[in-house]
Amino acid sequence: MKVVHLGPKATFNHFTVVKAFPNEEIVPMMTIPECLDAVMADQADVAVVPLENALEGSVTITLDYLVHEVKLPIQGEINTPIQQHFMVHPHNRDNWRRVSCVYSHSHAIAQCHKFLHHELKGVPSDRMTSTAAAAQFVKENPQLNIAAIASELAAKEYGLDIVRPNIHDYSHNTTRFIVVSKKPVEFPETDCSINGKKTTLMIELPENHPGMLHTVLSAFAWRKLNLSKIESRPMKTGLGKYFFLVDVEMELDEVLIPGTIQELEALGCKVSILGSYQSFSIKGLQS
Ligand SMILES: O=C(O)C(=O)C[C@]1(C(=O)O)C=C[C@@H](O)C=C1
Repeated sequence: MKVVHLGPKATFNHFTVVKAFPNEEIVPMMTIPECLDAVMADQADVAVVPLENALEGSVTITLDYLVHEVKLPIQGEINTPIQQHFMVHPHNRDNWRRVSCVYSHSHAIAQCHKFLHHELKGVPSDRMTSTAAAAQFVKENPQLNIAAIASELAAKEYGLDIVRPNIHDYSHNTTRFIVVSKKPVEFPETDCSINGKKTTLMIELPENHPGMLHTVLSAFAWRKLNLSKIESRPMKTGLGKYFFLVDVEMELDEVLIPGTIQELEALGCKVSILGSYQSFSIKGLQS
């Protein structure tokens, strides 16, 4: 099985794939859309991409690309603990407080806002395609006094020195990665722990119905269906037009979820199932 992920080597995404699919062919891609396109075009069997971070929220490119560009079902999710470190080229180790720019993935920069604000006030940060791409860039430019925010694995892989470990704003930093594939995916026995099952629904509301969101939520509430997430995203068809993504904490069954969908459709909503899947968590930390 060929599994693609946001690369290069030593992203959090790469670490997640190695933990979840240790015996498969693992191939890095430059961007999240490239990962999803590869599965769509049958150049890969599975893509594992980030969907949501506990500190910074949704990875909107993943969400939007799945809804608007490719129709690929979610076959699983993996929650990975995230520890962000501040690293420089060994040449610049003693000079790190005078770096001219900090590079990382936009989500990683946002997860370390307090550190950047308090300790490197006025130093610009610039986004890269991933944390590991930032680490690689710092390694390739020892003549520049610049830094990367990335994982311990990335520091090892690209020969950088961690000068400030654990700079993420809150300790419970976790990213939720989704596993998408045209076919059901078998998860091998690994050291990932098994959480519950989930079903993700996309709901478009009919226009101009006062109280419609309340009515939609009550279809879940009276069936006692637990929701772990609700998020609105623009339809991209005009200002004020949104769809809702809802995570239900149970597997797609034959009664409760189909009954909810029927009720919502009778109210004029459009509902699609983005996936019904097992959730896993990676137990070990990175080193
Ligand atoms: O850049 C990486 O290392 C990634 O795996 C991507 C990503 C993300 O898209 O949110 C994943 C986990 C971290 O939250 C930071 C970045």
